Amino acid sequence: MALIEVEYLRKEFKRQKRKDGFWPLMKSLVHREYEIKTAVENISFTIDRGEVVGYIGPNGAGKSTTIKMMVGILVPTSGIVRVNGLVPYENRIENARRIGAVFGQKSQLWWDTPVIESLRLTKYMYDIPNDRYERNMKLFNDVLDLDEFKKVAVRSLSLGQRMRADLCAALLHDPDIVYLDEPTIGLDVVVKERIRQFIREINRERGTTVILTTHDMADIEKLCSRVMVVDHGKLMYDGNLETLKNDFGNMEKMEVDTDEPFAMSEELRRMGVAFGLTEENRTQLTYDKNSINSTVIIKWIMERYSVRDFIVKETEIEQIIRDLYIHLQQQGTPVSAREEALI
Ligand SMILES: Nc1ncnc2c1ncn2[C@@H]1O[C@H](COP(=O)(O)OP(=O)(O)OP(=O)(O)O)[C@@H](O)[C@H]1O
Repeated sequence: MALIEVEYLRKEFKRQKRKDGFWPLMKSLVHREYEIKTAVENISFTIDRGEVVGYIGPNGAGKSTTIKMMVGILVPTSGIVRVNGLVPYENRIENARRIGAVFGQKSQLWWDTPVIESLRLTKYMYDIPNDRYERNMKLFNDVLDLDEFKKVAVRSLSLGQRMRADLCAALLHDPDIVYLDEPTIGLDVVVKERIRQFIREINRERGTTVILTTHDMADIEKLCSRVMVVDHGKLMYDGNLETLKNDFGNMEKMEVDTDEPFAMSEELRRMGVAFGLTEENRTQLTYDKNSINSTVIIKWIMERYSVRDFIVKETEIEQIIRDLYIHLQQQGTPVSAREEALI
């Protein structure tokens, strides 16, 4: 049985209609008008134990709303969420014992309390046995380096320190599942890498299932084997990262250093090669790797030029996701890698 089951999940918010202009605004203060915003629209999927899933999409797509329903903070308008066999919003305490959650924008820790005291309170709340607490604290300290700031009040921590403390608190009780809502937002590259390493380790060592929302595509590339993309509340893509790369990462770039300036030829253009930036004798060529092989291009060039160096670059994940978002905006239809999940 899947660890997480979501069927036709829907969440509507009732919100006050916004009015532009002074008089319409004044009128709306007296006669309030409301509209329904569908944040999540009939989403269905399942997640198995031990998966690391990237749940991504543009701003306002419905990611946090879905996560909040899985955590049990929000009650769905309709549909089913079952986590570990429990309906989260009906079994909030039992569900909370089995999950951990980090919301990058908001700390779960006690604001005025030193980190170590906050962690001891977490131990008390979850009734974590001493030996497990000590073992986890040692392990987490090794990767997250908590000693550096454990006596500092949470309110005085830097963003990166706060995130490390939040991650530790979310995982102290050995949850089966951890929900990470933008865990690397605003962090420098070193802290990001440390947090990714930590997530990888808890997934590998303990088989913890990880559901991650992020706008940083390096998080997806470095952590997730499966990607789900939501847009306007709908699940538009659900598949593994490799399939996504194959479907949307077909444009390849080659950079060639030649002794003499390179002139783009009609023949190359006809082969489907586009001519990019040139820096002195360095030339960038772009082509669809499904239509033409890089060896054909390099052979063509070497027959005509003296080549000093060349590299072939795969499309970066950022570009792949950008292309996918553009496709979704233009087509508005799900891109199916797991047909059965996209209803
Ligand atoms: N409590 C609420 N009341 C009214 N509307 C809401 C509420 N929470 C979210 N929304 C609306 O639901 C939609 C989805 O919001 P959500 O926060 O789930 O998006 P998101 O994908 O997490 O976005 P982001 O990447 O910007 O964090 C948005 O249009 C948002 O304005």
